[in-house]
Amino acid sequence: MKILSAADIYKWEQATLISQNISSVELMERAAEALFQAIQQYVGERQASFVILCGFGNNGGDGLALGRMLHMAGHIVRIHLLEHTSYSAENEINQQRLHEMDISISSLSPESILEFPAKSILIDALFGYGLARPLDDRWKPLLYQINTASNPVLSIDIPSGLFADKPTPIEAPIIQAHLTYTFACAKLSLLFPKYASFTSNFQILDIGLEKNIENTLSTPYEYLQKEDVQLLIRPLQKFSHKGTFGHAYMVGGRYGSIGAAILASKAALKTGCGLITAYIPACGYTILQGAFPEAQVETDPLDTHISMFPKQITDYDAIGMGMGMGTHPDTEIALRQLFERLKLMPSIPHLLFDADAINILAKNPDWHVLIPPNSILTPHPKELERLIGLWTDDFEKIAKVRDWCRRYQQIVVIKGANTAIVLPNEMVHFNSTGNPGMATGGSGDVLSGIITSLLAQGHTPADAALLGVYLHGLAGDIAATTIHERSITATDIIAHLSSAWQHLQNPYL
Ligand SMILES: NC(=O)C1=CN([C@@H]2O[C@H](COP(=O)(O)OP(=O)(O)OC[C@H]3O[C@@H](n4cnc5c(N)ncnc54)[C@H](O)[C@@H]3O)[C@@H](O)[C@H]2O)[C@H](O)CC1
Ligand SMILES: [K+]
Repeated sequence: MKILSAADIYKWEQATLISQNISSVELMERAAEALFQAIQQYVGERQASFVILCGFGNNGGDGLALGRMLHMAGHIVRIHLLEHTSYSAENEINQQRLHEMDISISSLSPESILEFPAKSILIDALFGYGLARPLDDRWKPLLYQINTASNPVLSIDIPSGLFADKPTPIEAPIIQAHLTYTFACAKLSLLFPKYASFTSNFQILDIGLEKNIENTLSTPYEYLQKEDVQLLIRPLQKFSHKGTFGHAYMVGGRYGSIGAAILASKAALKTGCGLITAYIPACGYTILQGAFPEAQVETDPLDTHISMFPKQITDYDAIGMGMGMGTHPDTEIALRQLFERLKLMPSIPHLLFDADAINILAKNPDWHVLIPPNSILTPHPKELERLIGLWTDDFEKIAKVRDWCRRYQQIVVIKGANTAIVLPNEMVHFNSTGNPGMATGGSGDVLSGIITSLLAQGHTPADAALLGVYLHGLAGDIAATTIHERSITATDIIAHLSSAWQHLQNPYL
């Protein structure tokens, strides 16, 4: 699914009005209907009480129409409308509809002192994507009351005060929503860690905007969902043998962190490659063989860390390296020598660089040109910062990574909530699976194993990165259905990879 700017959503909306021959009030009614259905699901069967805070534009119009529907469904509804000199036409029509039904509207101003009945749900319909500039300090008292109330806050389209597609200063007043119902497509700011406290969760509501028109709007940003990754899966062949599914080579571990190599290797095999060979320092031999009998193991001549890469490293289908590897100068030199060797070869295995492999690359910017094109790097934010330097906000971070990926023709997977996969063509795919419970030691090693496995199975690097990130998050989400998020471990993610494959391949789930 595309992630569009506010300007493009507006264009999409306007073109839909023409192509479907409907009025903007009818579209607003559709949006309110979608909201109403979603909120009915949120509250379940019970009668609930709502306080709806409406602005003077169309976001406020959505709130007014929603209030009417909730009232008609038997809920207790209090509607507050910002006093203003002029309202949007659709907003006025919905005020009129409420008057006709004798549903009262209280006035609201930034100075209002509000009382929220206990257990009522607050609906934030103050500002949507029409926000033209950050809200000024005058709005602080009103937003403070909403943000500090113990009531749940549901935002319509976007938490009021937040720009959809450009940086918002976080010192400006912004609604802290528990859940945002956003129309038609995901918005960039709903995906960025910097705004997580305003947007912890969101749901996309389909309001029937015309698909053909969406196809004409171009954007470098995509929201990666099930239907997108399903297209990337390769069917299993009946006459397969273990060689068919590729041989992954997992390079990592040092004295004290052999577990990272075990996790990555197990995850690789559970993702479906036919064979894995782990290359680790000698101290890990017994540990790895004992913990994971399905793995083949090769060891470095040194006991404690990796000091060389064997000649046969290039014989494998894919290499994943860096997990728990350390940044010993011997390892650093070995990596440099590997790059020199790869340069001379006509064809080489696909490569993934994680953790300490990235740290070594970050320390040596002049090696970036030596990284074989189309390799995958999977940094967490700190590793990314070492690789590309500091950024002031998430928008700049994405811009810098896009630039880096184009320049060096690499794929960067920025790990975190809504992991972003940035491709050499500068497309950015934000993942929709995963949960905070996955921020746990070893989770990244598992991701490296999954992606390397997909590379070994013959997926293109871009497909392997997209499918791998989605599968990893999905396995974590399925794990979270039976294991509390606080208790999820990397091993649990591996244990649920099989269910993730099942889920992904089942059209009815
Ligand atoms: N996506 C869709 O297809 C649909 C969206 N709908 C809803 O419409 C809003 C966008 O409505 P719009 O009228 O363009 O803007 P807002 O309601 O967000 O408010 C604009 C209003 O506020 C003024 N303003 C802007 N910034 C400030 C500021 N810093 N301080 C004070 N006032 C400000 C501005 O001048 C306008 O007057 C979208 O989010 C959806 O909720 C449709 O209902 C259905 C289809
Ligand atoms: K809003």
